[in-house]
Amino acid sequence: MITVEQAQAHILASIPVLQAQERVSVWQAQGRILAQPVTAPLDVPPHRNSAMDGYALRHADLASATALSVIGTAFAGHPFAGSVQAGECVRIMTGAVVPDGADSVVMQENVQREGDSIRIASTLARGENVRHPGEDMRIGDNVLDSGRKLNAADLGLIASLGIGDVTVLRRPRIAFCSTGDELKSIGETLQPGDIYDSNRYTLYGLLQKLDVEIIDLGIVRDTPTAVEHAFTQAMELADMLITSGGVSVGEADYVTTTLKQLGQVNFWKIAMKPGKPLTFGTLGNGFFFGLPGNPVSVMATFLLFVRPAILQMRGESIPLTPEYSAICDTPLAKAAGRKDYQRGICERDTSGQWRVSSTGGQGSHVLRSMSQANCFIVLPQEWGNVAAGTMVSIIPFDGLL
Ligand SMILES: Nc1nc2c(c(=O)[nH]1)N[C@H]1C(S)=C(S)[C@@H](COP(=O)(O)OP(=O)(O)OC[C@H]3O[C@@H](n4cnc5c(N)ncnc54)[C@H](O)[C@@H]3O)O[C@H]1N2
Ligand code: MOO
Repeated sequence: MITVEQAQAHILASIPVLQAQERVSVWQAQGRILAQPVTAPLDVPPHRNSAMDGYALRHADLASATALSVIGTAFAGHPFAGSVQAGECVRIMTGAVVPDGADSVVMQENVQREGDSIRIASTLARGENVRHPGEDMRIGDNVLDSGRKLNAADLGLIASLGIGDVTVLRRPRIAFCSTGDELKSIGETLQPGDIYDSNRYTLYGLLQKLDVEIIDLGIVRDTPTAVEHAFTQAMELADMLITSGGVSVGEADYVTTTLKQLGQVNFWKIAMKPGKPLTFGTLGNGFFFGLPGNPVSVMATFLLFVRPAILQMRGESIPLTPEYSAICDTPLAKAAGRKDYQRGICERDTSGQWRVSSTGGQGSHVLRSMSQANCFIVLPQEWGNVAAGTMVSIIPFDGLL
């Protein structure tokens, strides 16, 4: 058995960033990775404009003139056509073009208006409240580099340049299925020995968080032919296949044997609990993860190995989730030999210190423990039982599930 760290290092060393590119509308670009840089085709703002509602004037006039006559109005989108001469000003709104001749804007709160003239009741610096072309971005600027993960601010930035679509990396295509003769779909009646398939729903939710193309291959029966068929479909359609179940040593566990025939097994079995029989390999031009069937094992192995692999594939730079130190408030049962990912409930106390307690029973079939938990409690391979008060590591689930 290899360690969790060895498995993670092996996976990240094996998985390349997908190079395929596509054009998408800015509306669809949130969270996508830029494949071509964005260069400014124009200045933003494109024109000199006012930062305030007020009056555009010539600063030199303030030394001599006691009153300035208002000769017109400039609205945003409706510039004033003329120019401002000595002793004149223009009523101006925020965002409107500052008219020729004017060099400063006084805000209206600092002005006394009497008919068609104004008196200025405060001091004003030359150039005050005037925003210049290109203050935000200059024509020709390299505004966003390729490799950048686009966020909401970036979408607005791109739109402000008048650019409607961008070149991004194609999203990974991820196929997934559940394997097992005991599995029934929702709506079917359970016969003795049957259970409802839950892993596909869990995996679907986890994949949705990663912004990938999801290909559901359904429930696959425990026969070599059915498993082979699913693998062949995945090779045609997807960059990665994720299965759950059938990777242990049982007589109906065909997943690893099929992978050996159609692809390659890179490793099988990790010294972790839950998730020991995780299988990783290659399949055609893509990758394969065989997750153990137990519902908690599915989630643990997905979060620790599949998620980082997909993040790396889609071009993200920090695929692994951070761990934090926490005081463990409950005793934990543990056997030495495997690294444990127990389910915990964590919070920060008033001093900012993380504290964590166990959700209780830790069987890898108890999916409710994952639903109740908000973190994994990470216990090193060599540790035995943990006394209350021990410092442990935690991985909060924020944003992961
Ligand atoms: N003799 C040994 N037996 C087992 C070992 C071992 O080392 N030696 N390892 C155990 C561990 S650890 C795990 S984890 C499981 C994993 O086994 P499989 O990956 O082959 O999974 P299955 O046997 O197919 O299923 C395990 C368990 O999970 C339930 N299951 C499966 N699929 C689903 C699904 N889609 N939705 C809900 N529940 C599912 C299944 O009914 C089983 O109860 O092997 C141990 N055995
Ligand atoms: O490793 Mo298994 O996942 O304990 O249940």
